[in-house]
Amino acid sequence: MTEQQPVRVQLALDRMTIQEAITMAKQVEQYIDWIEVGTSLIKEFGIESVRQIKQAFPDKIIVADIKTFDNATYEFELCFEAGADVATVMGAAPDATLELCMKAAHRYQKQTMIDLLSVSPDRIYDLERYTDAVLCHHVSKDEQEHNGQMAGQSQNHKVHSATHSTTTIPQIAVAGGITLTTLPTILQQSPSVIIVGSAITQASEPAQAAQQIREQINLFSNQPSNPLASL
Ligand SMILES: O=C(CO)[C@H](O)[C@H](O)COP(=O)(O)O
Repeated sequence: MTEQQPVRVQLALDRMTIQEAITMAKQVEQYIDWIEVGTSLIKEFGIESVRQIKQAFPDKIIVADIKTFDNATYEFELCFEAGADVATVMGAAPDATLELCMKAAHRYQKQTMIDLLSVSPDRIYDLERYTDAVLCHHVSKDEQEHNGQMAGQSQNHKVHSATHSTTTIPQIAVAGGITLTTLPTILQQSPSVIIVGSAITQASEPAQAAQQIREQINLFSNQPSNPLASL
């Protein structure tokens, strides 16, 4: 019998100052597991944003959403030296970049998250060889705002993971406009990490929004219909 892994909630902090990010995370700290230093924070305030947020939350897993496309060793070492536990690389990056990210993460005993934005199903299948990584199915801000897309509409990862002959497949994260309404569909796809930004950070009561998300995940995890509950 395999023990069911809990679904983790990753709070994405974007388009705010470092201090606002820390204040926001403090409000919802008890309902979340991982804290993402969003790409916008890293672009606006540099790697200092990762350092300060790790200092404020030494016991949380800190994800540096640096979205590396090149200079893998330099960028990943920068993140890990600043205190990140996970750093992100784009799945569309050259294989050399992916390999160097995985090596850097291994050296630091940290983890790589591979962002699957604009990555074909065949490439996703190919990337599933990185069994130590987290594969992040991501609907971008622009696809949300311009096309009305949202996370959970595609089941690509489920189909492809199921075709692997090995049972060792990477953990799955899902991101992109996730709300309390879309959460049940996403949970059916058995993710390990649910990444939520705006639904919490833009809510009038962020703590309440985070609590509701956590409660819905807990409820789902305890349901007999959850495919993982009976394992
Ligand atoms: O990576 C990101 C943006 O590039 C965000 O982490 C992701 O989109 C989650 O935020 P939201 O729930 O607001 O979409």
